[in-house]
Amino acid sequence: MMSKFIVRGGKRLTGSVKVSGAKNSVLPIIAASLLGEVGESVIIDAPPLDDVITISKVLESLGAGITYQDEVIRVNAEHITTCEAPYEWVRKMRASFLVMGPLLARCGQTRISLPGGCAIGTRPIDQHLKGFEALGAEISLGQGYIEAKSNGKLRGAKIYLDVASVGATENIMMAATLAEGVTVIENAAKEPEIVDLANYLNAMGAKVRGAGTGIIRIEGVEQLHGVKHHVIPDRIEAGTFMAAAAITGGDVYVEGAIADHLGPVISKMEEMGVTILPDENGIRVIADKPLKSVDVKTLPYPGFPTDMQSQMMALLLVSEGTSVVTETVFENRFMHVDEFQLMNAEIKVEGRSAIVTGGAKLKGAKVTATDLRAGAALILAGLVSEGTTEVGGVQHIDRGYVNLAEKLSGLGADIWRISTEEPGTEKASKKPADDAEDSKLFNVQPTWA
Ligand SMILES: CC(=O)N[C@H]1[C@@H](OP(=O)(O)OP(=O)(O)OC[C@H]2O[C@@H](n3ccc(=O)[nH]c3=O)[C@H](O)[C@@H]2O)O[C@H](CO)[C@@H](O)[C@@H]1O
Ligand SMILES: C=C(OP(=O)(O)O)C(=O)O
Repeated sequence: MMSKFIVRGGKRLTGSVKVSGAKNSVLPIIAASLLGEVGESVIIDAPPLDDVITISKVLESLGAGITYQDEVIRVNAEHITTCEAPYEWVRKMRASFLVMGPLLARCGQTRISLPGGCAIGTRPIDQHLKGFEALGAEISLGQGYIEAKSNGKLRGAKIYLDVASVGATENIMMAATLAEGVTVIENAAKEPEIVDLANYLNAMGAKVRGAGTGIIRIEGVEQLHGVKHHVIPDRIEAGTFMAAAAITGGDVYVEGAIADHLGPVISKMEEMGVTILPDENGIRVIADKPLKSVDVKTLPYPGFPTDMQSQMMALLLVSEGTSVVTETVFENRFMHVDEFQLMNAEIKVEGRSAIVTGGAKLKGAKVTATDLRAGAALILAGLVSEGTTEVGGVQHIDRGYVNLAEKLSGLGADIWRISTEEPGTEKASKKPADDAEDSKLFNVQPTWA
């Protein structure tokens, strides 16, 4: 069954919205649970996302016990039956590749399908493999699979990452927890999700120091055990709601947003003239004057996040003046530009930069989410477009946003979701905000729950 989001522009957003647990934390944390040889792990604030289902299916296929209820995931990895991760699930999502480090550490060998995922760039895995090799694994590639074998335990090593890759840092960190001796990762990624993963591993009995800085030191231990852990709030989902408030001239409290994780997003919005009031439970965003254009350049953390680039571009479409948006993290992350243009936006792409002429009078159109954040950005643009916007490619949005239409309509947006048997044949087209009973239809609940 296909779905679409329908957005009618023109509503000012007000009220409070709660941020879910971070997709990019929960995925490596679920993968890391494979390292728990004793006891069960309880992962709290796990968002009910399609990506979470996918990685859970990978764990299930490896023989681990995994259940989901009320945003709590329980993983029992005491008995793993295979160390091969199948194509069927890994191809669906790049983050499935994060089981490679834990499996290699736990089993001494692993075979895993090459990862799939959003088409935002070529996304090589050379840095992951370089790390595993440095830890003593032999890597071979063939027929869409990668095999890694270690002769006995992995051995601690110094690894310099050529790019501060989030996934490579996580994969190597997980593999190193059970290695003999000390591993040092240099030029490590510093994202808050790396810190969350390190905290989880340490609670399991690992010895990881320095996460959140460019140098991470991991002293290998004999065994890890299951623990209880709360996932951090999703800074990108939070940033998306902040952008929704800003673009609609709204006043929204983003509950659970951690200002410390959103430094560059807050600074850029302030530069645009948005008032940002963080407190210990969230961030209030007030937009009471026209937005001013700003230049934005994506960078690894603590720079401006690439996962907020398209949402920021949506704001710049309607800001006063011209902006330059430069994408330095992924080489193909401007696919939303063509879709924005269908909505009457004025943007010119030159290499890694997009020049946005602000002040566009956006018009509703039929557009397609080409990746997860592009989808969110199109919805943001739809919120201020004249007429109705239909956003297809909803499967991308479901990977990373929990009940997006519901959360936005809770703030007063005119947005709902429809299911269609075939493109063009709408079936259920009531607005979720119309009554509480209907809203249940729009819950993205894992089918395996
Ligand atoms: C599940 C998850 O956490 N996904 C996030 C993670 O993805 P992911 O972990 O895949 O992103 P990376 O940090 O690895 O990628 C950053 C850059 O490094 C390059 N690279 C990466 C690995 C490698 O072995 N070789 C290499 O050249 C990539 O092609 C890319 O240009 O970080 C990205 C950058 O913040 C975010 O956009 C994603 O939302
Ligand atoms: C690119 C993203 O995710 P992934 O790495 O899982 O494709 C994202 O969250 O925007």
